[in-house]
Amino acid sequence: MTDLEPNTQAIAINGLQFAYPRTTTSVLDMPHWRVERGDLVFLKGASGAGKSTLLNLLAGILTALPGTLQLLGQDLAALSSRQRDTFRARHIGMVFQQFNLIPYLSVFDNIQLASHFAGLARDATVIRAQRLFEALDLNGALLQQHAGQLSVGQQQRVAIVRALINNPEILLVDEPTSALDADLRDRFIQLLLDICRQQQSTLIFVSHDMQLAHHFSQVVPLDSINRAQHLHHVF
Ligand SMILES: Nc1ncnc2c1ncn2[C@@H]1O[C@H](COP(=O)(O)OP(=O)(O)OP(=O)(O)O)[C@@H](O)[C@H]1O
Repeated sequence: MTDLEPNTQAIAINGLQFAYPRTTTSVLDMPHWRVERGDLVFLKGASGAGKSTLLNLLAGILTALPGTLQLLGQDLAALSSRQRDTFRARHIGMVFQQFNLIPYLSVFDNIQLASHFAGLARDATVIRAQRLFEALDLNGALLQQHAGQLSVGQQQRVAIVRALINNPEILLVDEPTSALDADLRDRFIQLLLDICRQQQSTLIFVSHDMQLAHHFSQVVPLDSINRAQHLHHVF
């Protein structure tokens, strides 16, 4: 893996197409999409439009052909799967719908798993975790509890801490707020956006809930960057 160029876009997609194995229709057909570093993007689309698929491509969990997908100037397809894992650990934070915390490990151990893969020392992890806990209104005592004992709202914020522990340039969030009531949801989004601004992280926040869109400076309908959906609507 070569060193990253500093002045590249966060995301640059050209001519990207993706269909799931053993299917004939493309879920994504994206001629061109650019996201600048530090952009805070609300990506909206109906259920089944391909939002999670796009996040999985951006995270390097799925790979697409033809086309190119560059993150921070790095073409993901040019990396081996092990190099993609390393790239993801160092540069990308992810919060998926199920949070994916390991229930029988403590909250701190869940967070440390992520920092370990990126080579962050334990002491630095403790300090960063405490800062992020404060920023997200989380009680530090939770660090020693089993992740399985947390409320849904707490799990969501811990998943965010885990995603941010390595100070990733890009944070991918898949609609984590549906389980929360409206006040908590708004507060959560505001805290999340504050942290991203402070860390100068690029945020791709995926949802079909338009009530959240006003928090973001950029709202991108998936239909506007994905031709596959246009075809879908026409026929
Ligand atoms: N593993 C898979 N194999 C085949 N088709 C799939 C697979 N996963 C998703 N799809 C299909 O790809 C399309 C896009 O799915 P995706 O999960 O990306 O949509 P989404 O916009 O995230 O939906 P939602 O808002 O409901 O989570 C859907 O038609 C879905 O049925």
